[in-house]
Amino acid sequence: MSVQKIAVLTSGGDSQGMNAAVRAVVRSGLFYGLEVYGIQRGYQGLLNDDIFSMDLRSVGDIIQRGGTVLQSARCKEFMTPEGQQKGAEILRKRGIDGLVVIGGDGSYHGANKLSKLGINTMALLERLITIFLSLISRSDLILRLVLLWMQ
Ligand SMILES: Nc1ncnc2c1ncn2[C@@H]1O[C@H](COP(=O)(O)OP(=O)(O)OP(=O)(O)O)[C@@H](O)[C@H]1O
Ligand SMILES: O=P(O)(O)OC[C@H]1O[C@](O)(CO)[C@@H](O)[C@@H]1O
Repeated sequence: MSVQKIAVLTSGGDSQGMNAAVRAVVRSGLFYGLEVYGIQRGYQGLLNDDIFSMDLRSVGDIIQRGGTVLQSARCKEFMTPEGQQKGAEILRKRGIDGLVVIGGDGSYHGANKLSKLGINTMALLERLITIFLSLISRSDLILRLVLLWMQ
């Protein structure tokens, strides 16, 4: 059965690019006809069932802002097998069949644990987002230099 409801969370230390990633996940998900949910404060929010429906406007005007509109957290309880089981059950109870995790290595390991419990997960790593953004800003710099040279 294909994925119909997805959720997105940001986890660990907040970083530049997280809002852009959240926006991309929400808008792409909606474009492909999925129901999209946001989870506040990372795995802690998941365990608190702090989950809400997101639409196109939920991520409007955030791409230029630092931090993360979903807020981030570190969660000790989620490090335990019981915590991971609880997280998987909350997602299942809500019928959420895909989870996108935006964070660093630790968050990726957490996503892996959920995946072993049968939840489809995708982890977007901060480091890759940062590299991607730095490539964009460098190409922007090159474009500016070319424009300057043409004048
Ligand atoms: N091995 C693990 N198993 C399950 N969950 C984990 C594991 N490692 C980390 N997590 C979960 O992910 C959260 C964030 O991890 P961590 O604090 O290592 O940040 P990170 O994702 O590596 O980001 P940063 O780069 O900002 O440190 C932890 O608080 C915990 O809830
Ligand atoms: O929702 P997005 O794609 O971030 O765009 C937000 C921008 O679009 C507008 O709503 C209309 O151009 C601006 O006021 C705002 O800065």
